[in-house]
Amino acid sequence: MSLRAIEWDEHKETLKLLDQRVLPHQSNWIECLNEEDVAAAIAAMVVRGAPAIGLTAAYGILLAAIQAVKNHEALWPRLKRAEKMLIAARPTAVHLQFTLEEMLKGAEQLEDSDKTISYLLSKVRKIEQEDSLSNRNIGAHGANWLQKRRGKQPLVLLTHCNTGALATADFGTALGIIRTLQERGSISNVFVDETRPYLQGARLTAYELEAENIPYTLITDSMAAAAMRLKKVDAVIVGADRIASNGDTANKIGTYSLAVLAKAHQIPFCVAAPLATFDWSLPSGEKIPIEERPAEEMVIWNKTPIAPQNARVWNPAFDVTPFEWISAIFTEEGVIESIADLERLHQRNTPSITM
Ligand SMILES: CSC[C@H]1O[C@H](OP(=O)(O)O)[C@H](O)[C@@H]1O
Repeated sequence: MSLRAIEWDEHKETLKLLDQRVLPHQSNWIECLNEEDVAAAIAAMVVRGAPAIGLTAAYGILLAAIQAVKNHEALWPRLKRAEKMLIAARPTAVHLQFTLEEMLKGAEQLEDSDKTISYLLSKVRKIEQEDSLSNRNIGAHGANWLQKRRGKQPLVLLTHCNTGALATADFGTALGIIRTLQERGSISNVFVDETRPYLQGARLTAYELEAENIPYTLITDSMAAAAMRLKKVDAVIVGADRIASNGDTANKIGTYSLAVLAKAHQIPFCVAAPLATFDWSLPSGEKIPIEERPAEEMVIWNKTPIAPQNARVWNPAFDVTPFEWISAIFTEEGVIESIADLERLHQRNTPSITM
């Protein structure tokens, strides 16, 4: 079982989150008592990673229901207020919206009772189990695709940000493929982009790979091109926060440049994402909301300013990679390599398996 960052305490009926802002050198857990605590933890990136914040928000709805029952409050209005608060915590990852919709589906008729609590808890558990299963299926489809194209030789991969157990219910998406290849003895090395400014790569991905003895080499984001040219990178593999219906993909800032670099070096650029990442309401990536984070997160490191105090800063947390730059999208139900695959997925909500 890989690392877990989200734990439900059944006795205290509280949510515990591993504070990812202080990993890898400190292992602090933060306890959430209500939906406000959960929204604040998501906004502050205590917990981060598209599927992980979706799951955490689902627990936020459960906590709101528990508080409503305890205080004999009207349940539905509290759940609707909680939904509004949680969806506003971070705008880009579509999982937040989908898990909240899932949690509130059918909840309007619920009376404020313990029965409601166990009903909502079973829903959260289902979201958690589905994410975990999806990640293992993504792992298999992605590993099969990469091995099919690169033969049985162990692979040299490059990844960006963190898409592992810390970003999901467990196991990970792009990192789930890396874990699957490791289980098959097919990883030679993983180049890990540090991923400025939040350093998800250096602090979180390196932490996960180190814990499981998966061979990796940490690089700065600006080294990715040289690594592709000089270090025989076989493929780039990243996660996703929101995918539009034409395949345009929003992911951590720096992803788009990796896609351009991969094309220039004739290296496959692959995205790993569960079906919950697809936002069919968007015809293309232009309309994906891109979160901008506080300037301090970019110009202050360890309480030390690394830029002039009045420096003007642009700090988008994500960028959008047009589908034309993407070789394959690995989902739990198969591989998407073309617009036709996307259209079939959209019609049937399951992609054509092109394995
Ligand atoms: C499993 S996908 C995780 C996805 O979320 C990350 O963003 P953040 O750390 O800001 O939540 C990054 O875009 C990853 O690809």
